[in-house]
Amino acid sequence: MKLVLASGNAGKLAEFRELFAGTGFDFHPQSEFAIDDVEETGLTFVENALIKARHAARISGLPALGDDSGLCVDALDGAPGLYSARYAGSHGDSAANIEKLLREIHGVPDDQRTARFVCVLALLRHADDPQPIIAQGTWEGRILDAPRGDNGFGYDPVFVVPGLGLSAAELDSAAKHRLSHRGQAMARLHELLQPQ
Ligand SMILES: O=P(O)(O)OP(=O)(O)OP(=O)(O)OC[C@H]1O[C@@H](n2cnc3c(O)ncnc32)[C@H](O)[C@@H]1O
Ligand SMILES: [Mg+2]
Repeated sequence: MKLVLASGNAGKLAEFRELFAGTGFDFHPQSEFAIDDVEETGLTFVENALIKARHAARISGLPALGDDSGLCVDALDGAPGLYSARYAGSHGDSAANIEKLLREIHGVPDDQRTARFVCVLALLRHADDPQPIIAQGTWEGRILDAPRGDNGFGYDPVFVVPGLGLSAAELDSAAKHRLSHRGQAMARLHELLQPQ
């Protein structure tokens, strides 16, 4: 199946390149079709994943996969959550997002720094597909008080994986895929795509 990946995030695209390897999907980033970022007007990860996939499917005429994801921090009532990419104002995987998160959570004791990454994938066979396939994954962890590690992207350097004692940015990509919200959502998507 030829598929457009409806994302402009280089970190996500690098992960999907590995996650799709050997699956038989012929996957193409939206930039190959000159598809621009669409406004994320939804109030849930599901809505935004669908908005992205629909936009890419409409322009390309191909099936499209949208990924809407984010980091939900309990001590901040779930923030940055849906607004993870725009937390510090402008859009993107900026150091400013991490700085704002560390400022907001400053002084919160270790046992109250629980958080989870959320990933929702939405696959549309065409832009007007009324039966999207939706797969979700979550990854539980805690927020560090300073960034650690150089791998991954986004909030990975401040997300520590309990049990391992490593930040998500200290994991190699294979280890991240085994544990991560995106790795789990992809595994679920594969299950849902198996013939019943
Ligand atoms: O919408 P697209 O084009 O896919 O790209 P985006 O970066 O805007 O993506 P989102 O709207 O889904 O926002 C996701 C935010 O959550 C962060 N995020 C998502 N998955 C992550 C991961 O695996 N590790 C670290 N941060 C992640 C990411 O850095 C963004 O700030
Ligand atoms: Mg986005």
